[in-house]
Amino acid sequence: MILELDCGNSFIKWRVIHAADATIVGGGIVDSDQALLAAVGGLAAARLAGARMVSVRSEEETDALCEAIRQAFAVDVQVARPVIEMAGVRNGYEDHERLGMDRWLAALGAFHLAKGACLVMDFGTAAKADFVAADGQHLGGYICPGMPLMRSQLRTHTRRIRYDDASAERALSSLEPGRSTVEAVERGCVLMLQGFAHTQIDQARALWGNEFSVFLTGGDAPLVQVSAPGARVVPDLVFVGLAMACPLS
Ligand SMILES: Nc1ncnc2c1ncn2[C@@H]1O[C@H](COP(=O)(O)OP(=O)(O)OP(=O)(O)O)[C@@H](O)[C@H]1O
Ligand SMILES: CC(C)(CO)[C@@H](O)C(=O)NCCC(=O)O
Ligand SMILES: [K+]
Repeated sequence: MILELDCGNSFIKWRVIHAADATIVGGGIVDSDQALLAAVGGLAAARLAGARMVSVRSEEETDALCEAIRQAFAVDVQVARPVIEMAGVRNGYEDHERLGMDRWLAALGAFHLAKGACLVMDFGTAAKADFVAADGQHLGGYICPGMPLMRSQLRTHTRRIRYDDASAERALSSLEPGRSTVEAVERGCVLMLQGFAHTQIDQARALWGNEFSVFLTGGDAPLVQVSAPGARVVPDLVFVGLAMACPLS
């Protein structure tokens, strides 16, 4: 079995797959290295043959987590590294090492699935969009605050915006103009994300007409689905790219 890890800015997404056919044994989302070791240990510890990881954390944090996994489960961790070109996709950054690995792997995964021009949008801690042309050229993309960052900026920098997570969730039952603080903020931030998605799709249309695929991923992808009709929601898109970048057998 193979352990796959996507270390984001706020959460670690993990799953364990069978090496032979990539069927999923189990997985989850945790918010600390300790919670990850406990969760994986409960599932598959003794039977791991390998591990692969993508991380947007610092080199030190990434190394520490790899070492902890090595100690706990006696497996080497293959970490995805920046490259200029892979699987027919060419990195569009001036300095290819600066492109976030989560964005790069999502782009690889999307181009592999689309076999043509694609727009990839990832709604996590940050919201990201990346453009890959039909010939595999990555054109670059956009980064802006995602739902958690927009919300926390408002909470942090105002005196009178205060509410709890449960009321935040209730507030999103509709997107009508908010009639309480929590509704006004939560719905306002969702509309920002939807506006971001619309603008990216307009841009893709200007570049490619109707000849492109749209992919949505990240924890908050469901919030923008209505703004991207026809988009493929692929929650494990980064893992698709990770398997391409770090083949283990
Ligand atoms: N089961 C879940 N666990 C954690 N977050 C979730 C879940 N479902 C939806 N979310 C939402 O997803 C968002 C986090 O998305 P994601 O896990 O993709 O972030 P991340 O990988 O830490 O961020 P980034 O990819 O920008 O580094 C949060 O706003 C959170 O509320
Ligand atoms: C933008 C984030 C933080 C999103 O996770 C990540 O992709 C990252 O750290 N990127 C490096 C900066 C860049 O992609 O230009
Ligand atoms: K990330």
